[in-house]
Amino acid sequence: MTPTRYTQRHGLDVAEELAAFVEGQVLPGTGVDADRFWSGYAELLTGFAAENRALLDRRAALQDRIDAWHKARGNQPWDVSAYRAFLAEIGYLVPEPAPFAIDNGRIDPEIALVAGPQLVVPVSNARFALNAANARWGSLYDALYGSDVMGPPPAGGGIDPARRDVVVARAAQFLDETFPLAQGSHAAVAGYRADADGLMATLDGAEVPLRDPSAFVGTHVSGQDTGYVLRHNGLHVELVVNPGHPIGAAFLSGLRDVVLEAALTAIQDCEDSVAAVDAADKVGVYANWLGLMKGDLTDSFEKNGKPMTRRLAADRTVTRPDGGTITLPGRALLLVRNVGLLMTTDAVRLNGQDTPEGLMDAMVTTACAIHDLKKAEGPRNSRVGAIYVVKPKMHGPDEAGFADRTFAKVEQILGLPANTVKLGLMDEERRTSANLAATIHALRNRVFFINTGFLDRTGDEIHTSMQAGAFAGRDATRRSDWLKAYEDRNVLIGLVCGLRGKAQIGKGMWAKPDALAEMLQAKIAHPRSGANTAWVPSPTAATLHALHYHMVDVAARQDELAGQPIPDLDALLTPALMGDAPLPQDEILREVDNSAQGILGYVVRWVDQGVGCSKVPDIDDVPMMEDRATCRISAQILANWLEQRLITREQVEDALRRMAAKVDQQNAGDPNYIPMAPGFDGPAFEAARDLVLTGTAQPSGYTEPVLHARRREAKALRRG
Ligand SMILES: CC(=O)SCCNC(=O)CCNC(=O)[C@H](O)C(C)(C)COP(=O)(O)OP(=O)(O)OC[C@H]1O[C@@H](n2cnc3c(N)ncnc32)[C@H](O)[C@@H]1OP(=O)(O)O
Ligand SMILES: O=CC(=O)O
Ligand SMILES: [Mg+2]
Repeated sequence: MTPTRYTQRHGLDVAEELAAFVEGQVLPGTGVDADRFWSGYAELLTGFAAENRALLDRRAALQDRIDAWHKARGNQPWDVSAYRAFLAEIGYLVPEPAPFAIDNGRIDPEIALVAGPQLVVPVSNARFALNAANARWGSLYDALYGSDVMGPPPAGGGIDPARRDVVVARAAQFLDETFPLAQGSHAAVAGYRADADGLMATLDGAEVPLRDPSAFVGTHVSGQDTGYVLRHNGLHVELVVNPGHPIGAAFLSGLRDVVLEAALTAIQDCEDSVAAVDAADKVGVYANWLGLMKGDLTDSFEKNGKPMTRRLAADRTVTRPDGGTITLPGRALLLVRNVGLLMTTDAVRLNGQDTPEGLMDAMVTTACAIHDLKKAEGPRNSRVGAIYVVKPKMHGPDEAGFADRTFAKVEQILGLPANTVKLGLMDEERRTSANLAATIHALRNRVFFINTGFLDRTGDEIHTSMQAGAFAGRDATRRSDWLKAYEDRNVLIGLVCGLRGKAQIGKGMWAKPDALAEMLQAKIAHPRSGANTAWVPSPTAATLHALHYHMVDVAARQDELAGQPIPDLDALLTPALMGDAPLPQDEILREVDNSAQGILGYVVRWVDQGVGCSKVPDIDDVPMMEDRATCRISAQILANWLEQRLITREQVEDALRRMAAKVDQQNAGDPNYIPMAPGFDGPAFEAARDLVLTGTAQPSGYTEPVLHARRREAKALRRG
């Protein structure tokens, strides 16, 4: 790692590459000059850095009290009333606010009004980040053909006609369910045509309209394609007709694709899916976000042996039956996830000290987004002039209030109207879930979503109750009553706080990126639960998950749920301990191996290659999305079992070594891969060890301190 070289700005030591990036690329065109930016940044740090530190100290102090309480109770039976009283006494639980409704100003319809998938992507990867932005529209034919939904995915090569036919039949079934014809099936259509009276399908020599003709929006012509655009539950679907296309030519209708409006929103992630540990990494992350906000980001790479350049998709012009035109966005509405409160950065130093990374993200990502607000031509990200920042890992209302004031200050520094920055509240730490209404209240003028990040939330569940006993295993912990209470409370509290029609109530990630048939079965539960968005790991998953929002009318579902009693805190606060039914030893050891493999498979790419999100096979060889939150769970469950003497340190060390050898084999085809065996002494292996063996002592069980330190070490070694 190249040592950071600094330049002075208004009392700050700023890494040279960051200063050059901000002054050379971010600020020109924003109306904010460098003096204003850096003097404001210095004021922000002077005013907020100490409070940031104090909030972290408060987390630690509460955790100490909770640990001590559990230890003092020893083997007494679980007493939730006593526990609640104790949590209230120490200020972990705060009083409920008086009834209120959020008042978050102007919000884009993709968030406030239309229910649909939310894609998440590491913004550090320009190729993926552009793909995510363009995943607003996704080919249903491709998603069905290329995934496991219609049976094992194809090996590659040309089109298999038998598979093509089942894909086309499945898409026709979707059309029949969503846009039925007045009679007959889309599968039997011999041609589509639109005129002033709407869309007509030819069936058995006669012309048949849609059962609901108002679903037809208009026609979108592109090259040789004629697209008939329909709308249902606020989501658009395009029937793409082109009889000259190899697929279109195979069917009388000439239908060559059914394209769905898919990722309505996409989170460009600076947090748990990226590995950014120094000024150079952070500039890389910010540069991609800046390119997305300016609209000029491109990436050139080779795909299937051919060079290609990816750029942001254009909007779609649709001609209505009356001859008028409308524009449909070509890109997902982009949100940016900043980092949380925990980490400091040496990219900006004050009085010789590193400063909160979250404050740097707040300043820089907001400044980048001014380009979108000021855009005079070309598609804009937010059509209402908002900036959407997702704020992760906040613990309760005080931290949310801190975030609210931070962004108020950032707005003032950057000359933005108050509450231009809208905040997405990740409900992913236990103190937030337990005080959700109060936390939303603290953000009531800018909250645009409350999302259950159940992965971090599971990690925090284990860490908070580390001393209560042994948890019932990684998966069992996620199937427990606390989790149901958490998910249900999030929706119902969101509705009570007036999020309907103004903000998203969101659900978490589908973490098996290749198991999309299973996702299609399972993830309909999210819209059914009243959530108007839920996370998906890829554009293909977004296209398939979009089907669920045609099957469920979320607004109607929210109406049904409004007024239902909110599950009380008892279930939420009761940890899922093994208690009197310990797992058999062989299952314990299998889960130790599984967690060790997940940690190592993830960490080795993070530390040695700077890859923040990976597909890692689990012990059954099912590829899993691993990011810092899933890593937190695996590390915390092992730390908890060690702490509770369910397993020994020797067993952990043994599992780590055996699994490291296995992970080495799994990565044998990667020319950049550095094996962990047989030495087991490189920074990646050491990181995995640290995460488990020091897991109890890590703040809230977070993985960042260990990962950052070991990645910096790996970078330094490489330099040597
Ligand atoms: C708990 C949490 O915080 S969850 C939020 C954080 N997690 C995420 O953001 C997960 C995002 N997803 C990903 O990073 C990836 O999908 C992974 C790491 C899970 C799998 O990556 P890979 O193994 O490279 O995927 P795979 O080989 O199946 O697919 C790659 C293709 O899909 C695209 N793709 C995959 N995921 C995404 C995505 N999230 N956004 C956009 N495009 C994507 C790639 O661009 C690539 O297509 P291309 O060749 O046309 O560029
Ligand atoms: O950020 C999402 C989570 O599940 O954690
Ligand atoms: Mg998270």
